Amino acid sequence: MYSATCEAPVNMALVKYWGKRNEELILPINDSISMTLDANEMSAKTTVAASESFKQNRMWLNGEVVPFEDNARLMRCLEGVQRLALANGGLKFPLSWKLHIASYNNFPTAAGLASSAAGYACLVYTLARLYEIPMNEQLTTIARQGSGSACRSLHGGFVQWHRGIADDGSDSIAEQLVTAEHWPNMHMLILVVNDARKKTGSTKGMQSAVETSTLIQHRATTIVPQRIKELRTAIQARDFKTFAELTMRDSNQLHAIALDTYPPCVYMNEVSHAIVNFVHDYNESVGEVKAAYTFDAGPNGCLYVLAENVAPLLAAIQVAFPNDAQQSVEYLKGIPVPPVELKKMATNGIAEHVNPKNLLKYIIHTKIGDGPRQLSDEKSLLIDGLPLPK
Ligand SMILES: Nc1ncnc2c1ncn2[C@@H]1O[C@H](COP(=O)(O)OP(=O)(O)OP(=O)(O)O)[C@@H](O)[C@H]1O
Ligand SMILES: C[C@@](O)(CCOP(=O)(O)OP(=O)(O)O)CC(=O)O
Repeated sequence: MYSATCEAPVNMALVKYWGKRNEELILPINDSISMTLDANEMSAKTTVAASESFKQNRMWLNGEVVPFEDNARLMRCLEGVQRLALANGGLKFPLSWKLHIASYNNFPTAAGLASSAAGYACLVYTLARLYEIPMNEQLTTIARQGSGSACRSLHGGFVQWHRGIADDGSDSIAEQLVTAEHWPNMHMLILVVNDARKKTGSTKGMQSAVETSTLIQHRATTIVPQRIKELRTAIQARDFKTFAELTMRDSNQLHAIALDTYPPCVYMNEVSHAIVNFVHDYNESVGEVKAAYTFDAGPNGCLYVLAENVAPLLAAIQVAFPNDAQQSVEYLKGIPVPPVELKKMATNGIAEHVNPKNLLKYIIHTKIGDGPRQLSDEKSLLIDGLPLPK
């Protein structure tokens, strides 16, 4: 038996991917830019094993059996990597050997927290390790066919997914703009409003948008190209103010397009809007842009903030969004400061509006991170080809 185990990070888009020009190959109508998040806080971990004795391809996600052969996206990723392996030559074992795959996300799946991005990036990366294919841009075109945003999770730091113009998608690749070391103090607070499965997934939501929104083509052809240029410059210059404004505007535009879809797709809720108001009030009261929000296809707010501003921002959040659990480690995941210290921090006059209690489920603190990596065999999720007991 041969096997490989890897972990891959989540990424959070700053200029959003929303809309496809080819559903099957997952080719987008516009470029997007994301930041890869630290895999220590949120990641997918996958083991792929190949053996002559396996009767069929099998997969387990978070311990549950998931369909394999009739999952078109999964099969495309597998076939894509196997084609590359064949072209590379020197196979250790025949491609006809069946695979057992176990994957586990250490954060909620299908909740608008980009589990599909980490999941498919991890799958493709692990398959590549198993078949001994070095990291290359073609792998990003394969991960893209699992879930569009997954191609960006194959790199660390800030990443641009180029829409490409070729009909076969060969130039629709993800490119690393800068490594995580370029802006290491870029952190994020994720305000989780709801981590249940969402009503309209991204795939369906963006498909309806392309079919019915009268604004989406203007965004793709006119707004995004300019925004991408400006954001690249802001990232290069570590210009947080410009970075923040572009990010917030792009999130707002994604949700404007979701509302312009007919019938409308509503991803943000009242709590999300309370988060938006909080961030604008906060930036105004400190007299500087210190936080930027972005929302994917769900109600959870992701706030970009520099490391030195995390504690004061969090202290203000604790005041504006009071919570019965706000002293607990379950509520504050990965927070660098003890909650009592936050309590002591002066927040007088900052974002004075106090929301009703318990609007947030929990808060995750994370930061910019690197791309996928291979783990040692002891970290395998399979024993004798079967998942570890829960
Ligand atoms: N670790 C994984 N390995 C393989 N596939 C995964 C993994 N995690 C999630 N997926 C796939 O992604 C699907 C969830 O994708 P979906 O787009 O609905 O949610 P999300 O990625 O959490 O949210 P969003 O993309 O809007 O941020 C799962 O049902 C599963 O098919
Ligand atoms: C709102 C987004 O997170 C949309 C992500 O969409 P997916 O990559 O999940 O969609 P599919 O390609 O259909 O699988 C914005 C983004 O990540 O750029």
